[in-house]
Amino acid sequence: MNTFLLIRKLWPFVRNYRGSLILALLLTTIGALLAQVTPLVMEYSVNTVQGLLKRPIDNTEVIRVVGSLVAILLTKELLALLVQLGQKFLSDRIRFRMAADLYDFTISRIASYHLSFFAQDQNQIGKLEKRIDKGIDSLTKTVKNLFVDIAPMVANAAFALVLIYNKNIGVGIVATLVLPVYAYISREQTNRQKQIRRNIQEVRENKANALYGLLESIFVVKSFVRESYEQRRQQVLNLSLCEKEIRHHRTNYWFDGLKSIAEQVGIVLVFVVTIYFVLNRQMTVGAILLHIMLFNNVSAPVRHLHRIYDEYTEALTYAEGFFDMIENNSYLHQRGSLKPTSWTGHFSLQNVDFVYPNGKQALHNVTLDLKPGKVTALVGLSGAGKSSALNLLAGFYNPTRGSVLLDGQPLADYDSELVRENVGLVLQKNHIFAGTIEENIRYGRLEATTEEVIEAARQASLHHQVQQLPKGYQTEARALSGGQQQRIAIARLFLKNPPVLLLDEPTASLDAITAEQIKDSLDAIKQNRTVLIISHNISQIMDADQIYVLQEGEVVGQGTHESLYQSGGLYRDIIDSNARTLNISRLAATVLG
Ligand SMILES: Nc1ncnc2c1ncn2[C@@H]1O[C@H](COP(=O)(O)OP(=O)(O)OP(=O)(O)O)[C@@H](O)[C@H]1O
Repeated sequence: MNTFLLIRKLWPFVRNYRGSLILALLLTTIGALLAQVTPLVMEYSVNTVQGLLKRPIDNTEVIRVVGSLVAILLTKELLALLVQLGQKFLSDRIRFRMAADLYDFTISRIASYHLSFFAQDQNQIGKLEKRIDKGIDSLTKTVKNLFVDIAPMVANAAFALVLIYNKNIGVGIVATLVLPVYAYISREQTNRQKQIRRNIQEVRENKANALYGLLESIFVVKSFVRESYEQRRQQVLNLSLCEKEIRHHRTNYWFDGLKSIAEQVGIVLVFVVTIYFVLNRQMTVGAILLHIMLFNNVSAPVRHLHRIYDEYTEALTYAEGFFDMIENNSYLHQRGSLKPTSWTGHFSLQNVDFVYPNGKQALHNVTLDLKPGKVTALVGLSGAGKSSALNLLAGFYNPTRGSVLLDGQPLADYDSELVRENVGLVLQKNHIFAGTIEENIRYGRLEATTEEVIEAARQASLHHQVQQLPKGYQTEARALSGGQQQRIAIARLFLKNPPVLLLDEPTASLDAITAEQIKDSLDAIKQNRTVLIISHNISQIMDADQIYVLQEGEVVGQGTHESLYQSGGLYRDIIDSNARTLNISRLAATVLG
């Protein structure tokens, strides 16, 4: 990424703060002019004191001269302080407000991306978090550097140089000669650091991701007593980052040393040339002080310029990844224009192949129909592709080949939000947010009343247990058992009350009695809705209006429970195996007597 592109990309975020920027630039000019007052006053002081020394001391004149010099210096310092404060307030305002704007924009973009974006290796949660964090931080720093910091420095250096040239062209040329040397060293420094920086960024992202992974899996780590194994894995990343940071800093120290030498050479040259002119009586003694102080006004900003350039090149490195992330239109849900006021809810997959981003083909030429108002079941062994088919029907992924249709039109032609609003999902792993039970259930319909939340919990056979909790619905939802969390997800679905239900193992991790209660509630809600159910529980499969049998990503059977059983094959094997696992004959003897 180059500077022009970066400014173009940042401009929409900077534009809102144009007023503050203009004010900052105005203060900059005033600040740069004020910075030249001290050297001029010093020159005047030395020359005046020299003049006074040549005459008998007149106390009144001394007090008048010293008093007015002190007054000028104090007033200048006071004004400079006010200008600096103004610049700092403005720069903070621009920086933090812009960071908030960038953050808002990033969240709205990322949240709208297709699931396939998050399935990419480089977009694992920890890595994304680091990229967002570092990206926003370095970009806002850049804006501050570009628009707020650089300007005062350049202005200060420019005014100081103009003054030096005005006093004496020879001294001016000497002072200017140091600048290209300085710029060359800074450029070399940055070029050498570029690759190290990229590596550091990559290792930082990996480290953040690894830490995230460790904390997320701490229960498994502890149960397998893998603390030291995990510690070693973290250590490797940590050491690698550490080494790179040390190398980065060491290189910086060398270059900083070189620049310091260049600066000192500059001071000595200015000093020698000025002394030459003073001895030739072409300048007053005060000029020595004036030139050295003015040269300091030139070199000090240039010294900082490197820090800014350094931060700027770091920002360019992060900006690339950051803008790639937030401008990735290929992952945006294509919001189709179809917004029917009513639909029959006839979903289907037509000759669908589906390959995950990592290259794993989960579905081969799958054709299936979810008949409106009917219950369709998907059966198959673990890994057969059932959840993948559901993900395609929910529009979370796009098929690699073939089409997903709703009422005969490609699903992609519909307004995706409208589709998702009308589809209810209960997945194998239901996410429970940090928050209370009430908040988690209300997620199904944000405007629901407390009574409606309680009614949904009742339908999901959860209300009774919540009542027993000391804090009731205000209990932290993540503190509940797996089965209770599953019922929160089901209560959410009841609250949402959508016409299409996609259920992936809705009663997994529930005890038999609760599973039966939920099944009854689901049976009630299933009436006149389009339902797809995936389950290893045969009681939930047998009642389906139609059943599809999936094997290694292919449909190998279709029909009702009876017809599929009669035709044998995988379905029959699954049912027989279920019956044996349940020890049906003994169960029947015990239950039926
Ligand atoms: N996010 C993913 N990335 C890559 N491959 C995946 C992903 N999710 C699933 N797969 C693979 O796709 C295949 C089908 O998986 P899927 O989850 O659809 O099976 P399933 O029939 O639902 O299994 P189960 O009954 O165990 O839930 C499997 O081989 C699985 O490893």
